[in-house]
Amino acid sequence: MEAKTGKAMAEDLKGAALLFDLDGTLVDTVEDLAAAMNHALVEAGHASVPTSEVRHLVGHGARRMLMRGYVVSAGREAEAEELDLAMTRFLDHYQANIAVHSRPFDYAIEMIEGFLARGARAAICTNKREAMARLLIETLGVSHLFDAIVGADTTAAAKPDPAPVRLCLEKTNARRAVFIGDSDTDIRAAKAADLPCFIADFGYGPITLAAETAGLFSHYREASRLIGAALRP
Ligand SMILES: O=C(O)COP(=O)(O)O
Ligand SMILES: [Mg+2]
Repeated sequence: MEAKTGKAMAEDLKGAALLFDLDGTLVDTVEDLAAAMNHALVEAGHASVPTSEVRHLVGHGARRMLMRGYVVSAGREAEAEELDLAMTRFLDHYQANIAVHSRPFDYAIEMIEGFLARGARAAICTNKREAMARLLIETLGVSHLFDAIVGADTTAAAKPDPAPVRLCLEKTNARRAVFIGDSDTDIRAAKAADLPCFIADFGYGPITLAAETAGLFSHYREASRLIGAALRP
């Protein structure tokens, strides 16, 4: 059998796309999220919440995170005006300190570069606001890897609705795709869009729907094998 030419190898994943959740999946953001949330809570006269607890509050957007953080910190729900003020303080602080500690998880970028070199495309599908997601990805210097960055406010509904997932599929011209996430929200959104979902078990969770995924992984080297097999034509 003839050896494959470089070009044939380079294009074996043409038409395939990798759609990534952001917080807890592609980038370990919890320390910077916790710092911004605690800035807002402390400014309002409340106690800060430990990072180990904040990680369980991520995944449904900043407003939900602050709402839940307020209950943990103040022992009661925030009034609407308190929440609005906390949200403004959170966003100001987060915007100015978005990647102090946040870094991509080990081997995630190398894996994406490898798949892109074979003709695949990548996109981000997050419940962060689009502007925050863009700022984070640009600050980390990896925006050239992604054909689309879709946030909670990009489409009419956020994950677990399939609309943001479908928009990513459109923007990447995908004929086949996989979703990579870290929570039930991702599993639901992927399922609603008919995509296989791989889950990072080191993310922020919660994962109660593991049985409905295509597989869990503990490191991106392992993810690379799983995703490569799933995307093969
Ligand atoms: O809750 C958020 O702000 C975003 O979370 P996600 O990137 O995991 O969707
Ligand atoms: Mg996540």
